[in-house]
Amino acid sequence: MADQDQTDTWGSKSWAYLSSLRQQSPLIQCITNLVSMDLMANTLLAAGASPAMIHSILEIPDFTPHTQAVLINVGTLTPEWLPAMKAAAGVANRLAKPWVLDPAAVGASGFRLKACLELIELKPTVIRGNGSEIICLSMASIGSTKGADSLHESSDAVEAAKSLAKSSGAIVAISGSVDFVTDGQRVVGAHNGLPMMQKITASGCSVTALIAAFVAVDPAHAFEATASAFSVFGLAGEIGMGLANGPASLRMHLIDSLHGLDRETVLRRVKITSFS
Ligand SMILES: Nc1ncnc2c1ncn2[C@@H]1O[C@H](COP(=O)(O)OP(=O)(O)OP(=O)(O)O)[C@@H](O)[C@H]1O
Ligand SMILES: Cc1ncsc1CCO
Ligand SMILES: [Mg+2]
Repeated sequence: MADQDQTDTWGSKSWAYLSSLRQQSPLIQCITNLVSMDLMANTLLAAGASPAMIHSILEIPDFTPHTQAVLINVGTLTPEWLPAMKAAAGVANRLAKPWVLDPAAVGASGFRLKACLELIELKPTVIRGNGSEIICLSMASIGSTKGADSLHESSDAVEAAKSLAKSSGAIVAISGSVDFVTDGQRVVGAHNGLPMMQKITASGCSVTALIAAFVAVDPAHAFEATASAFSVFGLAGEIGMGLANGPASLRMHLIDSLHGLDRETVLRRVKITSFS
């Protein structure tokens, strides 16, 4: 019964976030990798947000102040892009706007790890990675990774996530079979989603952008917004899979399902539980 009550509460919260997002249509600046741009922009649009994939350092002083949140993803990082990422994070901080870091493939090289550690110094509101990425960041060492995909279960990374949350001050979010969210003390897990979502490249990048959009509508409650975004995205995948034949059609049906999600389905099917 307690579990059911908790699920009901999270269902209502998740619906409140999704409907606020649809009403407010926050502008989300995405400085993201070249693989993810299309799926990420379409995910944000389907959810009700307004995406802008604007990354030139020359445009940040004019544009970033008009956004409601910034998403930074290092998946195809080059030295030319890093100053723009730092500038956008700096503007977000100065104007008290939330910004979210996706440390995609952080374990691939020393360059990428150093860049992510420098970005974390700029106080992201949320850091979202897969299990391997969160473990790499928490240990500040490269290697325990297989490119952009995870070698670890999300549950293997919960202690690393708690420690990273405490040292950085960010909410830390781990995607996987259960998506965990922690502020260093509390831990919740979002159970929606399905394994086939790992076969859509940039599905993780896209859920990070959705987290940025949910946090944009309630920056004071980034923990709750992050867990809700995970569940809503996973639920869209579950519904989409009912119509799909494999990863390519799931990609399409996930976006359609996110666009069509209704209150009754969110209240009934969002599943988020406490692990702390
Ligand atoms: N085993 C699983 N069962 C259910 N859902 C999963 C599973 N693994 C991943 N997911 C879901 O798939 C999505 C992407 O998560 P994943 O951990 O694959 O991200 P990622 O490795 O950062 O992906 P990418 O780098 O391609 O963007 C998330 O919404 C997550 O909840
Ligand atoms: C495949 C891939 N390589 C660098 S970024 C990216 C997208 C998923 O993170
Ligand atoms: Mg990723």
